[in-house]
Amino acid sequence: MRVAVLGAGSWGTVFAKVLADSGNDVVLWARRPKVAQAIEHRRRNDDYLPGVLLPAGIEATSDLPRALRGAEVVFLSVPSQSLRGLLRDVRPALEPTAIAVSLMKGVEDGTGARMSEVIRQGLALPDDRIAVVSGPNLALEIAREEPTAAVVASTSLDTAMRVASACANRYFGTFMNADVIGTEFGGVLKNLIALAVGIVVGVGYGDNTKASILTRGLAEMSAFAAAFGAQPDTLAGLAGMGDLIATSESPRSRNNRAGRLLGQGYTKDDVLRTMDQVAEGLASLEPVLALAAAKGVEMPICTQVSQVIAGTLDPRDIAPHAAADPLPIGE
Ligand SMILES: NC(=O)c1ccc[n+]([C@@H]2O[C@H](COP(=O)([O-])OP(=O)(O)OC[C@H]3O[C@@H](n4cnc5c(N)ncnc54)[C@H](O)[C@@H]3O)[C@@H](O)[C@H]2O)c1
Ligand SMILES: O=P(O)(O)OC[C@H](O)CO
Repeated sequence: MRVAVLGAGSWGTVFAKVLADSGNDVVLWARRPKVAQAIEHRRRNDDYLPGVLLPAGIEATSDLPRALRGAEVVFLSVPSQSLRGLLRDVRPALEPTAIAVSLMKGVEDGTGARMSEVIRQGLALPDDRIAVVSGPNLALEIAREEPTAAVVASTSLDTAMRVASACANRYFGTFMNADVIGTEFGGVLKNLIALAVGIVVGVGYGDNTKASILTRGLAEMSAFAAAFGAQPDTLAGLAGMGDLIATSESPRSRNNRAGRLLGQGYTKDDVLRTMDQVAEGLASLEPVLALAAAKGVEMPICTQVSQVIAGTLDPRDIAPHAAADPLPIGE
């Protein structure tokens, strides 16, 4: 099948490899021509994936209409805050029956929209032509073909099956569900809890604190997602607990690293200056808290992360319960 991946950062590039290794005819679109040339001619994307040799046969281009020509499935992998702008250019060149798939894990600042919602609006597509992929998927480990699993969600199980089949191979196992809301929110919320885990590690606290934040964080993720219509089971799966463990435990995670720096006393601006890749949690935190407030959902851990970033809470005081309310509550 002819497929396009838009966005040649770490995940877009590795996902293009996954798709090529699954037998597809893959074109990868990079915003910068020099990145496209390095991928096409040297099979490398050194800025994002040093030391990784990509499979022969991935076509790379910075010409968006060329990338979209003939593509039956289009995978989107840019920072969440850039998606809406990119879709304006995608829409006129999209094939009339193409399926669009989000690989992203953020919500849009200002609207709180999930990426599948931004795609539905930006491309005027029906829900049955939209899917999302999520799970414990650290790009560099997948580039090394270390086995992992992901979940593909769409309201149409036919679409989920088509997308999941297109990206399944020996090292990348795909599962399916129809819970787009839970699958997307799992990917968004685990980044926020990974920031909190990073903060306590940065402070120097040990495994009890980490485990308490992880466990209560998962409860917080599940309550939030359920309030927006997700199936609670989804948050116990790959896109919830699975990704929470991977992101919170991995020194390779950008969100975890951002959290560790915050825990060591650096400001958000300091952290952003050190990062040359996106840490989605930093942009999604306030929109998620606004969504939670609108639904009356309490998010004590995410609220404390926001307070650490605002400088109103000492990172050493972050706790798995609301700092202002130490009274016992039901688990
Ligand atoms: N890296 C991972 O391990 C991983 C795994 C799963 C999901 N994701 C998600 O995938 C998404 C992309 O992450 P990434 O890791 O590839 O980020 P990245 O920072 O490595 O790369 C982002 C890419 O988008 C490009 N870009 C930035 N603004 C753009 C714009 N306005 N228009 C077009 N392109 C633009 C950048 O040039 C870069 O190539 C994020 O939502 C992330 O949470 C990442
Ligand atoms: O590096 P992070 O923190 O963006 O995490 C990457 C993936 O989402 C892990 O599944």
